[in-house]
Amino acid sequence: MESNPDSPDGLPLISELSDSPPLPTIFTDVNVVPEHEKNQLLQSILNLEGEIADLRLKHKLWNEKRREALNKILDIKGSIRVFCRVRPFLEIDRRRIREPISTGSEKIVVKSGGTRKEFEFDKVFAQEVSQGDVFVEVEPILRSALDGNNVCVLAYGQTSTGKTFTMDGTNEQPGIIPRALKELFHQASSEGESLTFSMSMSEVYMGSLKDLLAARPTYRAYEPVTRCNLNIQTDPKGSVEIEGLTEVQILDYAKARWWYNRGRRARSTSWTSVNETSSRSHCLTRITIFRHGNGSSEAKTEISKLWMVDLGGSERLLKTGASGLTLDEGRAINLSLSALGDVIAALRRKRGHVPYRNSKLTQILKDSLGDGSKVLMLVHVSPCEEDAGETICSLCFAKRARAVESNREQVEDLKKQKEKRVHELEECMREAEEECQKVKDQIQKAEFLLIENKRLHSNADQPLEYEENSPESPKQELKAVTETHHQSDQKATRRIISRSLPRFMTSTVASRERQSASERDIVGKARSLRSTMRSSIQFTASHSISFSDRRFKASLQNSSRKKHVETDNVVVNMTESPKCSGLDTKSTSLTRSKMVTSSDPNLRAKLCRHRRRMSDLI
Ligand SMILES: Nc1ncnc2c1ncn2[C@@H]1O[C@H](COP(=O)(O)OP(=O)(O)OP(=O)(O)O)[C@@H](O)[C@H]1O
Repeated sequence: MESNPDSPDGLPLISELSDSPPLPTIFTDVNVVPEHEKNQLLQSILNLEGEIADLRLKHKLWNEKRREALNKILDIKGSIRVFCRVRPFLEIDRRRIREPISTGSEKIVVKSGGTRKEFEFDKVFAQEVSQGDVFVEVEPILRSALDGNNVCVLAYGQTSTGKTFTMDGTNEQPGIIPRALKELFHQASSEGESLTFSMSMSEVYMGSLKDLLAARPTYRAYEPVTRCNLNIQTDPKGSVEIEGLTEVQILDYAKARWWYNRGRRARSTSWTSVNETSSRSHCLTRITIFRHGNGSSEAKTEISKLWMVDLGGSERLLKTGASGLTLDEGRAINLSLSALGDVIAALRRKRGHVPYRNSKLTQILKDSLGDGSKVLMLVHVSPCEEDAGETICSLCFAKRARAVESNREQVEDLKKQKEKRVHELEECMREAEEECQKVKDQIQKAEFLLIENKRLHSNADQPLEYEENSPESPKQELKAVTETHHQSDQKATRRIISRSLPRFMTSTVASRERQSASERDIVGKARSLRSTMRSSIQFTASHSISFSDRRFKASLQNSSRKKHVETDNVVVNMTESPKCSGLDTKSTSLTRSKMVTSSDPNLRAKLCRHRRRMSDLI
């Protein structure tokens, strides 16, 4: 087909085309997403799903690598680790010029009555160390709980040495438990849906077990919780359960804090000569961690337990002058602490028999102290000279829990080797963590794209909603218009414009109908405006698109033949120009242009489609 020199774009004019054989008619509607695009969307959804599955697998592998490295580190460092924290002086304490306690990073020395005793621990926190610094050292063991190990964090020490302060803290200086809860939810949010938690709180008081989260009887709401002496059961796999213990699902940090505060308030405390609110029991907070395998229904859920235990204060009963109930409470605490010491020592020495049954406390913690579990004991001591005897007792207890090595030289050598290996593993773990993070980011991006594509795909399938004053569905409208077209202008030939123009720029049948009416009107007006040649009429979005149709240009040119009309610059303002009253400003096309700014979600879907088409141009 030869190009026409009279035509500004070199395309043949409609009048010239009338003799050529009819070309297939293609009707396009801006509101209908064609089948090939839907298929493309479906394909990209499938691709993204595959990509996400691959990335999840990659994440799992890196995570396993990190997990392995952390486990090895904890094994090298010892599955039972002991930290020591020295409480700062309180206002009520009598300070001496020469303090009996001096500390290094892993060493604590107690001088008292001419004797000097030195103890080594995995970490020693001096008086000025903050709650945050303590938590940093506790964090790896929490990670291990999230990785599926049973973990036990125990605060041990003489009365009033800061066990409750370390575990619980204050509003300004939160302790390990609130920080751990926060950290768990932080980890859960970055891991997606795979981690959920539940919580229980109990108290071993005078040899019996109390539920601290039990519902209060409504008729005596002021009374303390009465559910006592719960049974401890061990299943064939060795997992320990407490019959009837209240277990609450904790969905977020705020809920977890609420339940924790409630449990704390139910705890048994009383005034002693050394502590106004002395804990007269062992308070056990258990977080059960459910790790659901990668969202797939077949993958089994791993369950691990994180115990955070504020032990009752060990005390020399004679020194505190306890009597009556306080004396009994003290005795009960001391008995169970001694049983705990025996269990830990037996585990440490890998003895065949571990005396778990000697106390309620050790029975409950049985599956979280033994094989595969990680134990962290935080031994608390007072800085005061008058407490030096008690301090030495506590440190001896902790030393018993820690490995006892005989040959000092061997110990030094071993220590160096261990440190080197730990350093290597830490590097390995860091790399795995970084890779995990990278993959996690990629998963997030892919998931975002997937959601977006799914949304577009489902929108493409949705039937469109039409304006109330639009009497017909798009199909009916299309049919009616097609029929009238065929009747009125059977010989009219259309050019295949869908290939030469971006699809969103092609006009709909309905709009072509309206357009030809407008064209007739405008052509008439154009004749009268020939002298001015250039109209300053502006179009709303959808109309300016329609008017770029070459058919319209051609017809304009046809009407003004020899005169040179700059059709490219024809801009028609429907709303402003009264001369364009021939254009129906209430038409569907105009309301469609309003969709662009609509806040109606149904309309937004249409707008979104429109936008996507715009992006096809880029
Ligand atoms: N690291 C610390 N920094 C500031 N204050 C502390 C610290 N440790 C303990 N205290 C303060 O010492 C007092 C006793 O602490 P806490 O009640 O925690 O001791 P405890 O070992 O739990 O005692 P008990 O066994 O009798 O329950 C509290 O007033 C607490 O605020």
